[in-house]
Amino acid sequence: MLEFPKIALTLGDPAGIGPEVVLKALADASTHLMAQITVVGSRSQLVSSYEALRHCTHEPLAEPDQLAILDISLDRQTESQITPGIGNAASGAASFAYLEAAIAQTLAGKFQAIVTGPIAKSAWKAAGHLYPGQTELLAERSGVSRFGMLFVAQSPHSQWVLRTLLATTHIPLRAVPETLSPALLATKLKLLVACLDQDFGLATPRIAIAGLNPHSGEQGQLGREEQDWLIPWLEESRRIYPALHLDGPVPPDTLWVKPGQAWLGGEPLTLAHDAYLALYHDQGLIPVKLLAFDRAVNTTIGLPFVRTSPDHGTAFDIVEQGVARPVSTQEALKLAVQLVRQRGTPLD
Ligand SMILES: NC(=O)C1=CN([C@@H]2O[C@H](COP(=O)(O)OP(=O)(O)OC[C@H]3O[C@@H](n4cnc5c(N)ncnc54)[C@H](O)[C@@H]3O)[C@@H](O)[C@H]2O)C=CC1
Ligand SMILES: NCC(=O)COP(=O)(O)O
Repeated sequence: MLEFPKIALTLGDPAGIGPEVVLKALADASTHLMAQITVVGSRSQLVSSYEALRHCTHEPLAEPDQLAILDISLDRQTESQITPGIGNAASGAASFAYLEAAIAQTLAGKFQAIVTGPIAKSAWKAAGHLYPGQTELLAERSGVSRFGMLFVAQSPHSQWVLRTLLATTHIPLRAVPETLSPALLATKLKLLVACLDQDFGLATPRIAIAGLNPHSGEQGQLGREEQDWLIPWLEESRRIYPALHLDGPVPPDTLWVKPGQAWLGGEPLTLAHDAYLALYHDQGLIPVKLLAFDRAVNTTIGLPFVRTSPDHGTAFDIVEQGVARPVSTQEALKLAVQLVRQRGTPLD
C-alpha cells in the first residue's frame, strides 16, 4: 500500500494556470508510476482548459478522460462566471470547494497527501472566504493550531536541498516586528526540528536563523530586536537543544550566500545549513524563488497528513497560452510521495 501513495491533486483556481500544470504534470507517465493520483476539481473546467491548450502547445497534455477525477462542480451560474485569466468570486468559490473536498476526503482516510494547485487569496476573499491562504484552511480543518510554511527545493546542479521555514507569512510587512516573539520562534523552531527528524532523517541538523534588521541590528545601532530578545532566545534555544547547531541571528543579506553557493555547486555543501528560519515572507522567499522558482515546493508542517504545493501562484497573465511550466507541480508530487513513504502514513 505504501509503495503506491494515494494523492489528492487539487486544480487550484480554475481561472489560473492550475489546470494547465496539472494536465502537463500528469502527462508524464513517471508520475503515475509513483502514486495513485486523483484530481480534485471540476471535470468541465479541466476539459475546457484541455481543449484550449491542445491548440496552442506542443507539450504533452494528459487527456482528462484518462484521469481519475473527483468531480467538484458548482452550480451552472457560478461555473459560467469562471473566466480564464481573471480571478473572481466564482473562481475563488471553486478553488475553495476543491480544497475543502480534498481535506475532507483526506481526513476520512481516502488520501495520504494533498498536493494543492495555486489559488488567488483575493478570489477567496471575493467569494467570502477570509483566509490568508490555503495553509490556514488546511490547519483549521485539521484542528491544528501550530503549523508552519516550509519551502523545499533540490538543486539540479549539486543535489543539495534548500529548506526554508517562514516564521511569519501572509501579514503586512509593518506587522512583522510586533508579530515576532520568542514564543512564536520557539513554536516554529520546534516544528522545524520535528519535521527535519521525521521527514528528512536529520536528527541533529544545522539550522541558521535570520536576523531582522540590516546587519542584524549592528549591536543595536540599526534596530534593537536582536539585542532585546533574538540573541537571548537563541541562547536559551541552544540550552533546550544541546545536540543541534543553531547559528544566528545571521545578518539577513549574507544569510543567503552559502545556500546560493551550495545550490550552484560552487562551495563544499557542508558549509551550508540543513535549514533556514526566515523571519518574514519575502526575506525567505526572494532567495528561494531567485534560486529555485521552477523547483521549490511549499509544504505545510504540523498537519496530520502530508500537504505540498508548487511555489508559484495563479499566473493569470499567461493562462491558456501553453507556456506554464509544470516542474514545480511535479516536484510537489515527488515530495508528497517521499514524505508519505518516510512517515509510513496508513490509509483508513
Ligand atoms: N500556492 C499558491 O496557492 C500560491 C498562490 N499565489 C497567488 O497567486 C496570485 C498571483 O501571484 P504572483 O505574485 O503574480 O505570482 P505568480 O507565481 O502567479 O506569477 C509570477 C510570475 O511568474 C510567472 N509564472 C508563475 N508560475 C509559472 C509557471 N509555472 N510557468 C511559467 N511562468 C510562471 C507568471 O507568469 C508571472 O510572470 C496571487 O493571488 C497570489 O496570492 C502566489 C504564490 C503561491
Ligand atoms: N507565498 C506562499 C503562498 O502564497 C502559498 O500560500 P498557501 O495558499 O499555500 O497558504
